[in-house]
Amino acid sequence: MTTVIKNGTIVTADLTYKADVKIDGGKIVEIGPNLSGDEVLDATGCFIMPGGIDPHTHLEMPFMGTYSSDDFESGTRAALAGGTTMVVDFALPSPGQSLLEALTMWDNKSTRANCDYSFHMAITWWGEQVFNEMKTIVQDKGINTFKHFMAYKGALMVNDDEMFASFQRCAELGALPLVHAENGDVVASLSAKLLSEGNNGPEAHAYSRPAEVEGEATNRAIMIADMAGCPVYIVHTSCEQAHEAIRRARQKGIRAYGEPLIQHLTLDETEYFNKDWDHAARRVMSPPFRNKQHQDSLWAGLASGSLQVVATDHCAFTTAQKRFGVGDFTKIPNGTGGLEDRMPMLWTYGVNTGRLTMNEFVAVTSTNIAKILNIYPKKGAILVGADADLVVWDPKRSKTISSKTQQSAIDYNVFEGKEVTGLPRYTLTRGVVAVEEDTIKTRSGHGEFVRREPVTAVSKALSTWKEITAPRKVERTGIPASGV
Ligand SMILES: NC(=O)NCCC(=O)O
Ligand SMILES: [Zn+2]
Ligand SMILES: [Zn+2]
Repeated sequence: MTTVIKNGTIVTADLTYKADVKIDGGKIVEIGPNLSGDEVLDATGCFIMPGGIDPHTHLEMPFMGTYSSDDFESGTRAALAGGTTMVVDFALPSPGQSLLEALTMWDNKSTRANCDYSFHMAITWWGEQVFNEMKTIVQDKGINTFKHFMAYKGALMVNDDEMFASFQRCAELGALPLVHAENGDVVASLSAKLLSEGNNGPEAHAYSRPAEVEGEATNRAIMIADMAGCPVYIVHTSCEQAHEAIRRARQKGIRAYGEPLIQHLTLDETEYFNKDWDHAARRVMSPPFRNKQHQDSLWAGLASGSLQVVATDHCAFTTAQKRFGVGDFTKIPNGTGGLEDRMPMLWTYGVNTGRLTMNEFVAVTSTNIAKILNIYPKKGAILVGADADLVVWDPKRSKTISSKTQQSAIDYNVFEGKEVTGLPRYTLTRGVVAVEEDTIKTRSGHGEFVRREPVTAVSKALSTWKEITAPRKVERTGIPASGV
């Protein structure tokens, strides 16, 4: 059966034009005027865009003594409801655990996914086994990204020597390291001091993670990657200090990428000063929300290209779970939701305000990350042969965000009450209509794992340059006798 999307305007990362899109077998098979098919979807007044890709989610993640509450079913349903057609989650081995064993656990969780997905593998410890398994992960399992946490001391955190060793391995394998960049030692020390002074509420979470903590770690991660000869991707870039480190590195020709979250772009630190403990705790995440100056910096980075991707870090905990931290902010599970809201919020606060063009919107929600992860143009493109992961975007549809109508399993929404204008009329996952306005027709199990091959153009260029500029022994004749 063929499907044709008619009467719309195609918007990609670099083009805007009127054409119909024909789909067969889950792929785009034709783009042009006056196409016909068995099923017709009307896109009058709408933009046809590549479906969003969210490269940063934590679905059913074991963390801080509990599990994040959205699993692959509710999480990907939320994604599709908001126009996102692919998520990339993190397989997290416990310290000492085999990477392959962790991957099997995540494979089992993802069987109920409603849209396509992939995994990043986390490096939470270091040893010969990890070194060896990284090759299998890349070459056999189709995963070309490894995540490193510089924070969460005593749990997920890795030290500089471990990071350098892992980054060098990434360079050999054509893989991309991802980094959660916060100085975990300083955070641990500031947290202990705040608690000892009786500062135990959710606002102390923000005090314990000032922008300098992130800026220092971002710069360190980039320098370590440069020495290892690999590109680096900094997740949840939240402040000017971290953005500045990325910007400066890029100006020097270093391949560093930055990923602001929709939460950091649109919500600020005043949330933590709310008198309602639950309100503040629900917004506890790392890095914390910042002030308006930091937000302006992030928006400017997206427009100018020094930051490339907008993600969510969707890691949703219920109010009851957040209350584990009453009396001790370090026990509040870190994380917020956003999968359903990323695209409408970014359109509303980005495109509708003139901070982003429509093409920049597509670039930062889909195409740039597809290229970085080496899945373009299968994903992130409207081209013949690409997967028909598409969103028919109605720029006039509005709603007020509310936890009462959301797909996420949790009992609140950090964007509660925000008015958004710009919503999907249809979301298609590999050609199947999963969302038609307010009607959700998702199919659990429809989602497929997306393999990502190693050696992206960037990795190859960097390893070539590293080899050319590698230290070489100077061969000498007539070496004088030892002076002893
Ligand atoms: N970001 C956050 O607070 N929670 C999820 C885990 C992480 O990405 O650090
Ligand atoms: Zn993180
Ligand atoms: Zn995360």
